[in-house]
Amino acid sequence: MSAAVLTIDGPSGAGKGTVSRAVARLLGWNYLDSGSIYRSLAIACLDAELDFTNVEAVCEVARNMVLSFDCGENLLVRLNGSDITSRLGSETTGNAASIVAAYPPVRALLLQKQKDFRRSPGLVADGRDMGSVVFPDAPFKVYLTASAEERANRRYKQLIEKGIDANLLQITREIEERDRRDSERATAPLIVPEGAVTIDSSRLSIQQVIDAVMSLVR
Ligand SMILES: Nc1ncnc2c1ncn2[C@@H]1O[C@H](COP(=O)(O)OP(=O)(O)OP(=O)(O)O)[C@@H](O)[C@H]1O
Ligand SMILES: Nc1ccn([C@@H]2O[C@H](COP(=O)(O)O)[C@@H](O)[C@H]2O)c(=O)n1
Repeated sequence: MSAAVLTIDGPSGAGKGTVSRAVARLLGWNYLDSGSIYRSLAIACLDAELDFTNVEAVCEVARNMVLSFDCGENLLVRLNGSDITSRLGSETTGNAASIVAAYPPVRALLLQKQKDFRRSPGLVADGRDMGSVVFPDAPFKVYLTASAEERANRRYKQLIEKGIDANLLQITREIEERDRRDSERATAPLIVPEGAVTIDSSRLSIQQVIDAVMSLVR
């Protein structure tokens, strides 16, 4: 029998990563941050100075990249042997990831890599199509969302706390643009997966969201 899966899908900044990591720790399950796979591909393409509109060139990079993930307490990602962890979180990387993620052959190439994370005793998988495409048979599915304004505020605060200069208006525009791209693409768009429970975290604390998700699984 395959291991249990809890999928947490939703738009950028909804709190998926924060909540997924905490819930995986509480349950003692594995954790898949699927966005970091698309982000790693984006970094590989940026480093190769690829033309992002050249789908075949992007696929070639996806086919050849060697990724190693340690999704433990602190995420550690190696791309072709180099530690790229510190580069994963930037807005440039996130926006580039959403461009390459829109290409159907790219998604097909990265599908099995994500399925391979399903291991005993269970998996918490965070992304955009975890409950709809990658693990449609997951027994537990959450769609975690929040208003674009609240998500932009969170991202702004996160960058300022890291000492990174940020512009709230620009972040809001980028979040809205990413929402549009992720929701309107033809393949594996961001949707509320069938059977998912929707949680709007706009007015909930991180702990309240964790409790709500834990009560679903328990
Ligand atoms: N309920 C909440 N209330 C306040 N802040 C929150 C809440 N949930 C998450 N945050 C904060 O919002 C920021 C973004 O959260 P997180 O990175 O988990 O979002 P995400 O959905 O995984 O985003 P992405 O898809 O872009 O990776 C973090 O600084 C996190 O601490
Ligand atoms: N299952 C997924 C996960 C991510 N993406 C794309 O990657 C971008 C970055 O994801 P983050 O969760 O790390 O912000 C995201 O905007 C999506 O375009 C995806 O398509 N499917």
